[in-house]
Amino acid sequence: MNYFDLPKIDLHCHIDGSIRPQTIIDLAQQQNISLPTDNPQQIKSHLIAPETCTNLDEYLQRFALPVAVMQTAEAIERITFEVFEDAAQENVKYLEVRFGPLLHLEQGLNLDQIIGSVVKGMKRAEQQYDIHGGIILSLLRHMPKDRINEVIDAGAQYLNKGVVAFDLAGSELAGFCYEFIPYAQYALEKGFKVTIHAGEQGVGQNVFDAIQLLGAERVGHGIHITGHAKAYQLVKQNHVGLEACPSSNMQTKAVTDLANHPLKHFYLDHLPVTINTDNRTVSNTTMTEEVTKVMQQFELSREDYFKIYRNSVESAFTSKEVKQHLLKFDEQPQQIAC
Ligand SMILES: O=c1[nH]cnc2c1ncn2[C@H]1C[C@H](O)[C@@H](CO)O1
Ligand SMILES: [Zn+2]
Repeated sequence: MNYFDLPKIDLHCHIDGSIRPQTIIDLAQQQNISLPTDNPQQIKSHLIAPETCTNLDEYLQRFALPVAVMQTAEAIERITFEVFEDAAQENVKYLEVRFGPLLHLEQGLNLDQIIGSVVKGMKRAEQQYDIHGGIILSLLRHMPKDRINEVIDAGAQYLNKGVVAFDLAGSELAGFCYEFIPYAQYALEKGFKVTIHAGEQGVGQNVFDAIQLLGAERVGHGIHITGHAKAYQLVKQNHVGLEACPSSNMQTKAVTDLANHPLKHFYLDHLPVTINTDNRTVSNTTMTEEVTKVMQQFELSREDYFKIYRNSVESAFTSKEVKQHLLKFDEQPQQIAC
């Protein structure tokens, strides 16, 4: 099977975690930021979460360097464009990127400039390549909450112009959803869709809460609904899109190995599971690699692949027109159900 040629959809991809190593070097030079090395290969190994990574918190340490060079409008626009370019060049037809606007305020940019730069980078790539996209604003759970509504207000100006959804990311503690109810509510009122990183580090109840308390239509990872019957049932009943990110899940030890990833079980039980990268650089991966790994490990056929592709189309935070366009790449076209 030619995995590279398959049309692909990535619904879970962090911009900062997908930066090209050479771009870090270029931007660090331009911005007088000192790097541990100027060798792209060494920078790359510095960015990739190591085999010895034991959990999500260690994985998250890899983001300091990318975030350090993402403090100017030009840098943010360039990096966004390049993430879309890299994806388009491996036949990703639709890409939803996410990033934390509050991480890019260090050199004086305001939230409008930050979000606007991501929109600009994505639009430039959409004009140049056969790819469509959407932008998800991630709020980091460990950061102060006093500016979350400002992020939502700034992002709301870009709804229908690129921005599509609200997300919570970062370290995952049991019961985190309660503190974020008013913010998710505010985002929903403004017209944002909601996806939440939950059930990545052992807590199935967080998935239940993300859906019930925060209005999540999709969940980032969601691995730990296995072993939590109530969360599993709610995902199934509400048809909540599960954004599986196999390589990342192995690095953060959310699963011990690919064979133990619940993705195949979810698929066989008709949960709307999707395949995604999470972080192209930090997880040292591409959509082609994620799809290859999953299809080989679980012995999935082309037909299986396109069922998962259709899950991604259905779960995508995009217009009916774009969904119809994406279904044109489907080898077993079906009536659009969204
Ligand atoms: O898989 C993840 N889980 C939780 N948080 C994550 C993951 N990947 C990246 N992040 C965080 C670190 C980034 O700096 C932030 C915004 O992209 O989101
Ligand atoms: Zn993520």
